[in-house]
Amino acid sequence: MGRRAKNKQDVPLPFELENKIEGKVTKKLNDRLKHEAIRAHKQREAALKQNKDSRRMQPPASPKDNERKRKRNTAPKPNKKITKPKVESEDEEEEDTPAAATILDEDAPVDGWDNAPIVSDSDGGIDSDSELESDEEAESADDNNADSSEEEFASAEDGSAAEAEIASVNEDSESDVSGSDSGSESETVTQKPLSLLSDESDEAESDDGIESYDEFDTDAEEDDDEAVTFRDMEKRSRKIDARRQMEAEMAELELETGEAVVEGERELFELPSEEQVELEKEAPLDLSQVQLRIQEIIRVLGNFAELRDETKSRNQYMSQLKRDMCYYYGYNEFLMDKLMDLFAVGEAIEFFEANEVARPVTIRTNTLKARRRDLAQSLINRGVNLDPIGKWTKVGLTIFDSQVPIGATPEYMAGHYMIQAASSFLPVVALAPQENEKVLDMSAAPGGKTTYCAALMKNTGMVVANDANREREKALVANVHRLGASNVVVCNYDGREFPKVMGGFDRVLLDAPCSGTGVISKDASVKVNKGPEDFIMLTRLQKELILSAIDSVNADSGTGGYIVYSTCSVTVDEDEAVVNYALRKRPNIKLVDTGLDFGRPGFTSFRGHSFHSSLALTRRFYPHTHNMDGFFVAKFQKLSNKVQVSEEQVVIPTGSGATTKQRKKKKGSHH
Ligand SMILES: C[S@@+](CC[C@H](N)C(=O)[O-])C[C@H]1O[C@@H](n2cnc3c(N)ncnc32)[C@H](O)[C@@H]1O
Repeated sequence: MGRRAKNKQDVPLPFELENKIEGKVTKKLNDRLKHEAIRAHKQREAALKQNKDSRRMQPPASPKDNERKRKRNTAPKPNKKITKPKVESEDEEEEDTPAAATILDEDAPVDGWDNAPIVSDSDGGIDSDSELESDEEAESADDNNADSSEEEFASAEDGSAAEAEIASVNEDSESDVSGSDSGSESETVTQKPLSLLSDESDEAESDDGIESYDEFDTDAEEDDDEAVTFRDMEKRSRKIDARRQMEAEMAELELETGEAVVEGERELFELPSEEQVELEKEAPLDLSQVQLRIQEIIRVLGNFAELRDETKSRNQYMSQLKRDMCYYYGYNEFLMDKLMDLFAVGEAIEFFEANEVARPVTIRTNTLKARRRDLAQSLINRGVNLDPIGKWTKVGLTIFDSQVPIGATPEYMAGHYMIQAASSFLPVVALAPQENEKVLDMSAAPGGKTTYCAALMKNTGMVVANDANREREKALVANVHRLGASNVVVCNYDGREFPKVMGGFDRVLLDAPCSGTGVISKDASVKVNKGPEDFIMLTRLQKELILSAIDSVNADSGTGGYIVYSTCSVTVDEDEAVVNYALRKRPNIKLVDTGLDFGRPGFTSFRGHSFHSSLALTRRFYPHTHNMDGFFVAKFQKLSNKVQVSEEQVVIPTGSGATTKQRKKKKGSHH
């Protein structure tokens, strides 16, 4: 029974290919630009020809008419000289030197780093080719456990819990943006933009009969690694035809335009006037026009010196680009600004495009009850098409398609797996809880990470699974039962009350409530729901929670003393800025390696602000580079249970389980 992916694009990317593929995506965009240029050129030629014939019969246009036409003519005019866009950083011209380094102030406004240069980070790639067979060795360590826990599973199952769980299947994935209960998830974003990069629909014939012109580069190269089959032979041949046709068109265009034309009468792309921008607010353009304008602006930004309109600044191009991107992808301006700041322009498009595409469905084998190999075989027998997620996880499977609902198979009911986003494995892998430890999952519902911890700990020790939201805890309890996680204690406190409630943990996971900018493909309402107030409120909560998490850990733990902070958001305010704040407030901690050998290093500087250099140890994950939800992971080690409190320089113990009252007493006795 085959278990290969039908569509390789859906497989989480092998990490060694990250850089390569990033380049390819940019190339795809370039190809599309070229293609659009060809098409536009042909249309212009045809229009010119038609004009020549009709002009004789028409009265000349008045200057007023011309002006009106100029204003309405918002569709971009591609430059006849086709150049490969090389996107430069946004503020390159205006701000060559980065602003002076400053440590982020906790009280500074969350978006108070405007006008600073964009800092792009480098990529960290690893290999990730995967085969089901390859995990056998690694899994053998779990074999005894899986075998022995089989007995347990019959008794652990709670019918009603399983039923409740089926209803909450979707909650299992890392789609929570409501941690703060601020997201109005009912709002939906109706606008569905066309793709600026290639997508499935591009496989279909385009207007001018060129099929998949922006697809073949990537696919052909990837396909070359695989044996040619009858099934894909036809596809390959269509791609070769399309490539030839495009090359012919390119040659034709070069012949037609020639050097003289390029230099002599280059057509400039014109930004819309202020008046026109106002007009467009009343009567928006259609998406295809906006799409073309985005492409044109990117092209100009990529070769600014040559292609710019000299009366316009880079900022003016950027402003129009952001306006168009907001409209095209359906984001509010605040969020668009925040997200665009993370990337160079070309990559920002890749990020926004990736948010329009659903991530692959992934499941985590519950090693308390099953082995991945056996689970895979059972699901394959039910008509599920699956593959291992990648080499970095021995328990994950990607589901490509299934003849049965994946949240209602007998294996699911029996708790052999959790439907869980691949990104949601990462903080637990980083936390690496050990057998017999005392672990706190500070914001745990619906329990994907709690139950993974329990599995890694082989149901020994104790996992305290806390969440402030009682409703969400129903799903947490159901999952704990279904998966047979018998070492889990569920509680319902505001995480900020720890360590008053309980302290002295060996490890603490804070999978913080966040804005959800990493999971926009699952919850598009984030695009319009999140504004400045949400960020102020969320980052304050995150900062308070992270201090509580740190104070709840026992630095003297024989095996642990670690804290993992994670979010499913990619904004620096919620990630590096929170971690940097914790480092400042708690000098008794340091960042350590996450143990995740892929993902991009966190920012050590961002738009003119500097963070502690160890922020490079944190990891960022993006939908467009890792084909998983956007995610952030940081791991701290607590070095001492003593912390110096502000100017008073009073040393108090934290983390050893002492309550606030006890601590106050100890404070008096100067321990
Ligand atoms: C990202 S979700 C957690 C997902 C969970 N770790 C999992 O893997 O299934 C964030 C959680 O934080 C909870 N939360 C929000 N504010 C909280 C607070 N002050 N204390 C504790 N939990 C809180 C929310 O109810 C939400 O369940």
